[in-house]
Amino acid sequence: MRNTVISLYQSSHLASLIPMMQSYIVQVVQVLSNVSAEEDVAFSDISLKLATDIIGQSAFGIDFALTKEKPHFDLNMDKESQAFIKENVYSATSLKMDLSGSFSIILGLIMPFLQGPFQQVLKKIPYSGDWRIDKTNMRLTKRLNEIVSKRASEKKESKDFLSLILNEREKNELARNMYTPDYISALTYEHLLAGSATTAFTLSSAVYLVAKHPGVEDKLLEEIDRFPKDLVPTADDLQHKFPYLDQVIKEAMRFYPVSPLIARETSQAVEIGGHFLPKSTWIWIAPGVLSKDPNHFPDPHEFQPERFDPNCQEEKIRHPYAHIPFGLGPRGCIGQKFALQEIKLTLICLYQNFVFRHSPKMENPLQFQYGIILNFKYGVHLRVVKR
Ligand code: HEM
Repeated sequence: MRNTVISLYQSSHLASLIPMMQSYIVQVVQVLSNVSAEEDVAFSDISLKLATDIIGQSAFGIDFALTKEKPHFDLNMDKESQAFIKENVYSATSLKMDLSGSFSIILGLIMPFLQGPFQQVLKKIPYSGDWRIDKTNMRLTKRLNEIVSKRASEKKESKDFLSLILNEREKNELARNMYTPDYISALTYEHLLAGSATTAFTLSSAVYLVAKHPGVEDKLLEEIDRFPKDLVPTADDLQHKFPYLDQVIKEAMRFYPVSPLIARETSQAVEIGGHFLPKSTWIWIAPGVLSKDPNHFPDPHEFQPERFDPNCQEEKIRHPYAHIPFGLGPRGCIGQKFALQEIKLTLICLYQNFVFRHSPKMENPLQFQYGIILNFKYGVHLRVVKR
């Protein structure tokens, strides 16, 4: 699969996606412009709508049109969009890593070999955690399958994830055998989740953290204001003209890493740190533990973007694998550059127009739900101050 779609995530293609990304970001700015300074905005919901619209357009050639809505889930919001977003969020967050997960997931932590058989039984018991997860996943898969079937019948020539996969399937026997309808369905589902909830979480946590640190906000605004407001940054501008923004994003991802665990399986017996691991051992890497290690990040619980300044001694001597929010190696995140382009464009456009303050209703400290992807327990609620 990686080989089929890798060209989508290379710099030359990503640069061509800037106008599309910017068009959705401008819609968010318009929505936020209509919010009064005393009103709370569910910023984490808006980020998720934005990220879903962008992945919908770039991966599936579909306009979900979620960013056109008002910032809250309310009665005016079209029911289809509301259900779609809720299913998307539920799917991303229902795979829990702690004892609040479904019974089969908890069992999998203790006795992995029993997880599969038990899951098959539990998902048939109405209202059990496994039943709810299964039902939601089936509904979301059904919606995505409808999109896939429609696109397959249209035979549209466009450069997006789905077209590349469907075209590859047309081309040769081998790909036809590999890209079965079930496999395409699973890939589409994975792509939607991987590309929306992660980016949305990172955007929200960056804005939340900047609002909490006025010194960082001042420095960031100074950098962003040096760039003409009437121009859309090019890929080159994004790479070279916003070094402090880079540092803010890296530090936000260190502070709240969205992927709590990265999985690997040993392809042969190996010894790591004095531990002998036989072939086929599962290894779980925890980026969040690495990113709070004071040996790599002094004062790890302080939000200090400057620690990623290339001229800073801490950055110069840090182990290259101490900060791995996108994983690493040949199975590292395929969408890393895509996500960073989207996050940078969004933050630039937002801070050109607004600053944000925490809603008085927000809990302190921030509470999380620990799933396969980290999520906010109650969301990020902000007040929007026009600049
Ligand atoms: C801030 C945003 C994101 C973060 C933090 C993130 C993080 C990750 C991590 C940690 C992995 C596992 C890597 C490993 O095992 O070494 C991963 C895999 C993956 N990500 Fe992302 N991701 C983000 C955005 C995206 C986006 C926007 C897309 C799609 C456009 C995407 C698509 C994928 C896919 C398809 C994989 C599986 C790759 C494979 O197994 O070969 N991700 N991501």
